[in-house]
Amino acid sequence: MQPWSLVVPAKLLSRAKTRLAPLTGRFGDDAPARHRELVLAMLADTVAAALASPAVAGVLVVTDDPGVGDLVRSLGARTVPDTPDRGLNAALAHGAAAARAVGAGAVAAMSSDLPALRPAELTAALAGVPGRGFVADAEGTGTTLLCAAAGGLDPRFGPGSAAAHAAGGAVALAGDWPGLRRDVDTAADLDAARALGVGPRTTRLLAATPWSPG
Ligand SMILES: Nc1nc2c(ncn2[C@@H]2O[C@H](COP(=O)(O)OP(=O)(O)OP(=O)(O)O)[C@@H](O)[C@H]2O)c(=O)[nH]1
Ligand SMILES: C=C(OP(=O)(O)O)C(=O)O
Repeated sequence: MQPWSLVVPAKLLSRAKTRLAPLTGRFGDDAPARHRELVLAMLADTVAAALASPAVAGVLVVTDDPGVGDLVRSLGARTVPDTPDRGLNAALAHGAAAARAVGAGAVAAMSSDLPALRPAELTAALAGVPGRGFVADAEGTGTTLLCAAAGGLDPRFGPGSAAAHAAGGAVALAGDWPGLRRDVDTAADLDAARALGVGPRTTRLLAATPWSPG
């Protein structure tokens, strides 16, 4: 199987994952710190699971956040600066170009919020990419992984991105990959990820903190 370079986006933590605010906001003055810890733990489990896949040659995180950068580099990922204020798809295209500039052939963009990701799921998904492919999220409307074995990535993330990626010629990849499809945007998503089993950093954080809503 050809080695894949994975591009993972992570915006400034102070602006990231605002849909988790109903959960983290319950911590009052500690809310910003709790929010940051949760986003970082999920990102770390996602990046560590990706790096553990034998199909993955490297992970490149597109970020301007120093805390994110320190964490993912400690796990073995590389980082490149963001393209500020140009949005997610510009950041991903920038990351893909940076990966190709250092020799990457096959490039994929993956969500940063997949704490239940299993390395074997990613290995299986990447093995089946016909040219350009994508993995739809658990709801079927979004995208958690967009892959280009060669050529441009053409990222179209955002609301309705599964249909947008299909319209752009990427093939929907079929497989039983619940962790790969379970992105966490809300407290309910976090519960669903917990039911699948999250990685060690998210597990430790959830055990140490009363995160459950209500
Ligand atoms: N580098 C980079 N990452 C981004 C950018 N916009 C979104 N992301 C990341 O892309 C991932 C998916 O984005 P969303 O799920 O929409 O995340 P979000 O904007 O943090 O979440 P909400 O505020 O809840 O909408 C998250 O990891 C974000 O940090 C951007 O402009 N640059
Ligand atoms: C950006 C996307 O999703 P979310 O905002 O749910 O992470 C997407 O699915 O393209």
